[in-house]
Amino acid sequence: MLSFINRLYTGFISPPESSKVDDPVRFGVLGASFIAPMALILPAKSHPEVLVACVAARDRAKAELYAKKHGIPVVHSTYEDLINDPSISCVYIALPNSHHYEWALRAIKAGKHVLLEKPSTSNAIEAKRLFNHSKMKADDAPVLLEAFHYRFHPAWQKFLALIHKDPLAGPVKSAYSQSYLWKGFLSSDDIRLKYSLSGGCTMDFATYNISHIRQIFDDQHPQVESTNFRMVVDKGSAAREEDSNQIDEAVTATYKSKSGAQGRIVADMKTTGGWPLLPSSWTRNLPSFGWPKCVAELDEKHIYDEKIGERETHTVQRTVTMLNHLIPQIYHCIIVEDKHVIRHELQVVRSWTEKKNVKAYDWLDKSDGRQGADWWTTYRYQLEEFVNRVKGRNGSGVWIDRQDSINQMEVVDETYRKGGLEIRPTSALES
Ligand SMILES: NC(=O)C1=CN([C@@H]2O[C@H](COP(=O)(O)OP(=O)(O)OC[C@H]3O[C@@H](n4cnc5c(N)ncnc54)[C@H](OP(=O)(O)O)[C@@H]3O)[C@@H](O)[C@H]2O)C=CC1
Ligand SMILES: O=C1OC[C@@H](O)[C@H](O)[C@H]1O
Repeated sequence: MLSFINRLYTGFISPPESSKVDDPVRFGVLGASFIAPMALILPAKSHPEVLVACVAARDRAKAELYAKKHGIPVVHSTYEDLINDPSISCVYIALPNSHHYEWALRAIKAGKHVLLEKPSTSNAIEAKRLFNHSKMKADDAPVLLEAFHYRFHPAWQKFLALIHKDPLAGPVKSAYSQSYLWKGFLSSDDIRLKYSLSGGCTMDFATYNISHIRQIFDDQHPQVESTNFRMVVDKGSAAREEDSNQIDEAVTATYKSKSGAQGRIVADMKTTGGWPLLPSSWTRNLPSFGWPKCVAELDEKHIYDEKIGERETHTVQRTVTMLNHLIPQIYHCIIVEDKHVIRHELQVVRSWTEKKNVKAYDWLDKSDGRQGADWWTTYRYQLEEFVNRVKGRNGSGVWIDRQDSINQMEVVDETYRKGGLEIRPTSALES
């Protein structure tokens, strides 16, 4: 309990402020967004090589208030002014999804490195234009990272290693991923509920689930088998017809990997019902909570066992479940269940199950340039790797490359198409 409180307090409220090196990486923040304090401003405080130098919002007065609140020294009147500020080398973009492509492209053209919120763009057309831009292929190409923060946390990497790099792990048979946001979390005029801003649950929450399935499968481009949406029904003041026709507030979809593994995602931005102990008729309209959860079920694997007889076999069938991959620094749990079977020819002679709970708040092995602490948030781990790339260092080796982000958007688009919805609108800005 004490370590939980310590991780929560140190990571999210009061990280130790480090003194800065002489030439820190200077960031500009586009938009006075909700997520920037958690995703960049707070993590920067404990990073000796990072300074959040300026912010711009559409309304200067708003930017000034934001800057004051978060201790950002300089305010720019426009986004354009910020990306042209010669004193910064990096831009953090947490704008509506519809604006990601345009501002990332402008920033890259202005010679800046870009930390770009997920999903990287509105669709795969934009993703290809952005990530395959000639500037991105130059020798001195800027760093451009889609901010899938959770991927940088040791817990997610441990989960993947237990599936893909463990002597007891067989081939992946099925993958499941769920994300639930409780009803009431989003207001009716939230950017996620607007088609013109490239909103929708598949773009927002489910983009995580799609990326989970792709990694559990170790298949960049699984096939979408089916998609079912629950569409927005409670139109708010700002809702337009296209929003109710095109905005999914929840999605379930199934996928198949090249090797034949089955995948399923469930994501809901307005979760209700399912309260324990109470009749469902009482709670079906009440907000409810569900852990972010991923499950990988693996096929049986034959393992070497010196203790068994010549005509006997020893197999293991593993299932790995991860709870809370989204905010693992507060608490997470990786449950590994190994079902062992010894057979004499085809006859089962012995079987047993071994279960263990694994945690990874920090890297176990820091010998190869990995940095961390148990209170580091996913965003802090992500910032570490972003800066490592800017400085030309390898760091932990965890990274999301350009093709990965393009493939991710292709699977998002195909998930929409399979369910009969439009892909999100493409920007008129040519590359
Ligand atoms: N990594 C993570 O954990 C999370 C990532 N995200 C991602 O970050 C991005 C921003 O999300 P979030 O911070 O929740 O959103 P907010 O609505 O809080 O912020 C979006 C910002 O976009 C700017 N903006 C520019 N044009 C528009 C417009 N036409 N309508 C509305 N806003 C506009 C606003 O900036 P201004 O201040 O200039 O008015 C606003 O501050 C999204 O892409 C989302 O997917 C979101 C939450 C968590
Ligand atoms: O982490 C998140 O949680 C809430 C979502 O709506 C948001 O966009 C996402 O990144």
